Amino acid sequence: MSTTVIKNGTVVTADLTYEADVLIENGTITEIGKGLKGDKELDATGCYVMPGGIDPHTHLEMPFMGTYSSDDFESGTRAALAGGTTMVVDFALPNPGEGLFDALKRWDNKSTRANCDYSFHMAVTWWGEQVFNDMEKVVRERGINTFKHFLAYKGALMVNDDELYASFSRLAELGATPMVHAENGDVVAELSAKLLAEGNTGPEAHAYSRPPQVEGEATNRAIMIADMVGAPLYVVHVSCEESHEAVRRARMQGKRVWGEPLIQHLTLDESEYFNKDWDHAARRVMSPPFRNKMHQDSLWNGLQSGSLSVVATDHCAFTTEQKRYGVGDFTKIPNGTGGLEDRIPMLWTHGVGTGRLTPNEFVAVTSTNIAKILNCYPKKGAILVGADADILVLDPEKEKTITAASQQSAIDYNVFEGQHVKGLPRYVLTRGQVAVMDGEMRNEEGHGKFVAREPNAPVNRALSQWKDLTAPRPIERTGIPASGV
Ligand SMILES: NC(=O)NCCC(=O)O
Ligand SMILES: [Zn+2]
Ligand SMILES: [Zn+2]
Repeated sequence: MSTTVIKNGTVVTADLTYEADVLIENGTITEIGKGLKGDKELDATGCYVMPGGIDPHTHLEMPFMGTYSSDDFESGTRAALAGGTTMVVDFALPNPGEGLFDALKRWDNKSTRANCDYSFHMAVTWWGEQVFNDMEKVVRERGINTFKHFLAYKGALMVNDDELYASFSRLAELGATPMVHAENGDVVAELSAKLLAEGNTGPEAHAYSRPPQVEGEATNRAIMIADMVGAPLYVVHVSCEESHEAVRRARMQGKRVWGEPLIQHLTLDESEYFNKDWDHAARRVMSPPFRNKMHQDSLWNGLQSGSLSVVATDHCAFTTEQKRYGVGDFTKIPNGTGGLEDRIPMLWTHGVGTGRLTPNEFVAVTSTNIAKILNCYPKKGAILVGADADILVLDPEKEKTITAASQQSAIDYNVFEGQHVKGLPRYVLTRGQVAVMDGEMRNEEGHGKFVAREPNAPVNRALSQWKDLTAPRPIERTGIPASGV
């Protein structure tokens, strides 16, 4: 078996920065130290050697709003690798009334073309005995320990509070972790109907229909329900102070809650929806919508202080033609934007490049924290002996301007078009295989493998121990008086 060594770089992990070479054999890291030799050498002089990015939130070839998102597992994972991301976690979505395993079969078929490793979250889109029963096998036999609930998309993916409570309770029993898309779908539906009736049909009305309050309310609600059943909670795409405040407060109270801002919400703002060009605005329609600078600052502050834990993309890419389904009615514009190829360079540029994040914090929020929360650390998210050799060699001096013309994604535009980024991959390795070399793609379709993730992660175990200890108990009494009846 031939070996590869990454030489002369600076290893950057979530907690350490040091000079060392990294030796790789058979897809895993076998040695870290000075003066290592291998059959093949990759020169990392002037570069940072870090765990490859993990994107915990993607929708590849997702059936949604009458169409399918246009990046599939092939183009989506190719885009991921081009930008330094070596693992994606996608959402398997059962149709109404469909069993969880039928949905998983479809996601298994789509993912055979993946260029990098991947895992699945399971979505809970309806509730019934079959879902209750399937959950146990999904967790114990399929290695899926995270289940997403949509509190938005009324009449489609949305679940109600009784379903949420039942599902969260079951997940707590199984040692799995609920996730939520937290927007109040009932209120969004009311506001959307009102806006349309008043003649607000353009893409900007999408943002008006989803004010920060709908997110804050739903985030609080999900946090309280998770707390009542003793489950941890992962809140996807936290976009505003109202939602962040709920997550922050919960964490200060000792609740096991994680918040995930997106690179789009960190770097793009609501002014995009006021653009006179309908296509420009519609291409940026996603839920939650982009917010103002105050909300952006809140998200950055959360990453700096630790009240927000990870940065994702929610990559769900629709072409301009697909976006035009919503001409004349903003509620029909497919919701979603791309970002897989741009998350790492954008976060490095706007985070590390401005002093908002240290390089170690950058690794934590793009990789290590995610692997820990999803319970695949240190196989993923680590530069350690025994870890998978999913590695990003980042050259802090390499720069480019983002353009749709040069991207891997299958769509015809890029929401970050024209952004200048500094800090790009020199090499990207997926389980030891070089997939990107100085901007040249060497990916292999089908190389990606499914990453199984065990239930009962340390946080789940600790929380259930605490909940058991503090559960209501009858008081043992002697000398109970006779009944007064
Ligand atoms: N975020 C979005 O607008 N589209 C993808 C589906 C979701 O995560 O809500
Ligand atoms: Zn969502
Ligand atoms: Zn999503």
